[in-house]
Amino acid sequence: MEKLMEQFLEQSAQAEDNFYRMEEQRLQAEDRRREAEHARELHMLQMLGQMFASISSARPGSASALSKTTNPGPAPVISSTSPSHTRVFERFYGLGSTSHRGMEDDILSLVKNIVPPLTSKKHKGQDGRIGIIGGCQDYTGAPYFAAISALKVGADLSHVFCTKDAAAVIKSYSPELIVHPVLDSPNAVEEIEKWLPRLHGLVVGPGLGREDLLLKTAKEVIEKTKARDIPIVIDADGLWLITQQPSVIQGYQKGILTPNFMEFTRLYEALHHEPMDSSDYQRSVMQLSVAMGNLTLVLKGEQDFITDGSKVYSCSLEGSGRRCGGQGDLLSGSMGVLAHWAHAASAAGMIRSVNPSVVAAFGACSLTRQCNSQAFQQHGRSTTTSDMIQEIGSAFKKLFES
Ligand SMILES: NC(=O)C1=CN([C@@H]2O[C@H](COP(=O)(O)OP(=O)(O)OC[C@H]3O[C@@H](n4cnc5c(N)ncnc54)[C@H](OP(=O)(O)O)[C@@H]3O)[C@@H](O)[C@H]2O)[C@@H](O)CC1
Ligand SMILES: Nc1ncnc2c1ncn2[C@@H]1O[C@H](COP(=O)(O)OP(=O)(O)OP(=O)(O)O)[C@@H](O)[C@H]1O
Repeated sequence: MEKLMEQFLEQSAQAEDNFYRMEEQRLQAEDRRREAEHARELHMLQMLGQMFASISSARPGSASALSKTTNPGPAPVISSTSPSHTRVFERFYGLGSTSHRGMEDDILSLVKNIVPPLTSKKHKGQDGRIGIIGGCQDYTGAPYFAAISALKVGADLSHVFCTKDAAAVIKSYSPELIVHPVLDSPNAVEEIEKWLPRLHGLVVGPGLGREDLLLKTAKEVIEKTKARDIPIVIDADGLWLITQQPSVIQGYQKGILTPNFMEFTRLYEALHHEPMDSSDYQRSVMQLSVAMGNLTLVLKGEQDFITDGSKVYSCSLEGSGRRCGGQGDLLSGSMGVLAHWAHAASAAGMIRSVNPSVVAAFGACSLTRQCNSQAFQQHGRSTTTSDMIQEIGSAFKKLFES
């Protein structure tokens, strides 16, 4: 009787295993089917965009015609195959451009292009599953800000990979986040690697700290993520790691670095072995990007300078005078999602003449500044990053959906 019972339990465990395996296969097939469907939809939008673009290029006009003629329908595709469009972009986005307002408007219209439509045909996860590598005993706010911002921008799932002692604290801030207490475990890299096939974007650094062991794990995770061709945003202590070992990310075209002034100075001096020329930030940011293998860089400040080494774009949307800690985490979390959307749109041929990482970076900078401005209007001097996060929905709508 006991043996029969054992056999029965073994068989039912096996049947359960089979069921879950088949279910996993079914979900993966469904994922692939929906992704193909999504790519087809994007392709159709691209063809429509080309129709609109050719109508607008038939008219004598300015760069603004590129974005403004398309309002009634899908936004235009800016194609590198169209020399006149490329020339317009060269002129407006080139280093030393005088028409910043026009430039900002035009690149904002590219950001609008990459935002995936909200339709009832999608399932959970398709608009983005983002991972944050960060969160340790000292810093629990930073990874929370980055992860919740990713969700509020429109990712479907947001994972935080942090140390054991930070996990319960981060979970207690929000039931929306999936929190993995693995960053300081002996097999941290394997634990995180298990999730990589399911992630569309990775943000490394918010609240990571600077312990050697955690930085080593972050480095190995970056290597595994690059091998899977997933967009990576590196911020805060992730930049500390890059300053010590630039080759970890050098030349990775889906990588974006988001240094503040201090982080930028450290990185610049590590690569160029001389102090940077603080009278010309645009030149310095361009030089550093080239030295990093044309990696996309965002130098944050009164104006944000964004470059992939070919041109410098500046984002100077009005924010406020309030500089509370955590704004950079809102920026990097949002950028993780936008980078995924931009590279997906680029793969579908929807943006061609501007680097998708640059489009994503510009979108995230604009959004952060808009949130800062809106939160400041309500809270003034007492504005905090949590107040800014409350504004993400309406700021996003105002900038990218109107
Ligand atoms: N709630 C949380 O959990 C938060 C946690 N956070 C986490 O903290 C960790 C360490 O990050 P970090 O930014 O404090 O370190 P680091 O880059 O060494 O800066 C240190 C010094 O640099 C200077 N400095 C900074 N900016 C400058 C500028 N624009 N221009 C000029 N100088 C500038 C300034 O020097 P001071 O003015 O004090 O002389 C500053 O004291 C990291 O993991 C991050 O994610 C944050 O995200 C916030 C919310
Ligand atoms: N002087 C400024 N005026 C307007 N906006 C600014 C100014 N400085 C920074 N910002 C904006 O604030 C955001 C975060 O930049 P900041 O320099 O605060 O990053 P950080 O130091 O890395 O932040 P964190 O506190 O998260 O570590 C950027 O999007 C940038 O556009």
